[in-house]
Amino acid sequence: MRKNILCANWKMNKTYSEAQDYFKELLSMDLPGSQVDIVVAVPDLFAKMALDESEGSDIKIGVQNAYPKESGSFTGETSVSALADLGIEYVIVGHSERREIFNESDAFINEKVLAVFEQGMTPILCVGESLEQKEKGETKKVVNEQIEKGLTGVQAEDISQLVVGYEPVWAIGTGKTASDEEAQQAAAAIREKIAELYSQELADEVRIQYGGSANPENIGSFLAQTNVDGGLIGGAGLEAASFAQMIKVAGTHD
Ligand SMILES: O=C(CO)COP(=O)(O)O
Repeated sequence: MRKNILCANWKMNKTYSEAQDYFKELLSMDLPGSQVDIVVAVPDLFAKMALDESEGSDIKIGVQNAYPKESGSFTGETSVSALADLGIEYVIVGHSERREIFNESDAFINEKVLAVFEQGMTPILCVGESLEQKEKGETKKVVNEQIEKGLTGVQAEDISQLVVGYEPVWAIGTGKTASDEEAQQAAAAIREKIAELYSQELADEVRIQYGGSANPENIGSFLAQTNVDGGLIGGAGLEAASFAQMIKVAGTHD
């Protein structure tokens, strides 16, 4: 049985003091931490504070990107090893905003997935089709390709730890969501692909989140899908109260 995993992706939002207030508010709430894994993916600048604030709680801290080298002349980047050393547990990799705005290729995303695993952290590998690809009926083909390229060289022993974020690009920040059935179909295609690359047994352990305009009202119907094991939450994760509501919903779905 897969435990739901809900991750708030703050993207490039909040000041330091707003970030502190968020953790204080979220931690003051009664959250079903034993039923759902809770992650907040913060900008790197807030990572240490977020770890300190959440220490001893059920909240795990993630970041939204990492550079796949231990150290070196990579001006402006943060290394996977520094993040792991700090205590970061999750790294979002291959978010569509990084694929589009920063031209990240599947090959570079694959390097990041490997580096994150190597440092003992968990990658949340994001995949998803554009509107044009959806309209051409290419969703399955696109996500399968992103999964295959993103996971090249990943050892079977690491695969059960993997988290996949299925985020249809057209649903991100638009107020439009995939239907429950579309999310279920895409997640099933992702799981089938992982089974083909590894084994059904390992694929059955991988958690697949839905992301794209998810909110407290609609998250329950995504989580009710057998192949959807959590959510990757943008806008609705920016307020502690709304994220907490979603965590409570996730805690009641298996
Ligand atoms: O990109 C997302 C999370 O990574 C989804 O963002 P929204 O929930 O704001 O659509």
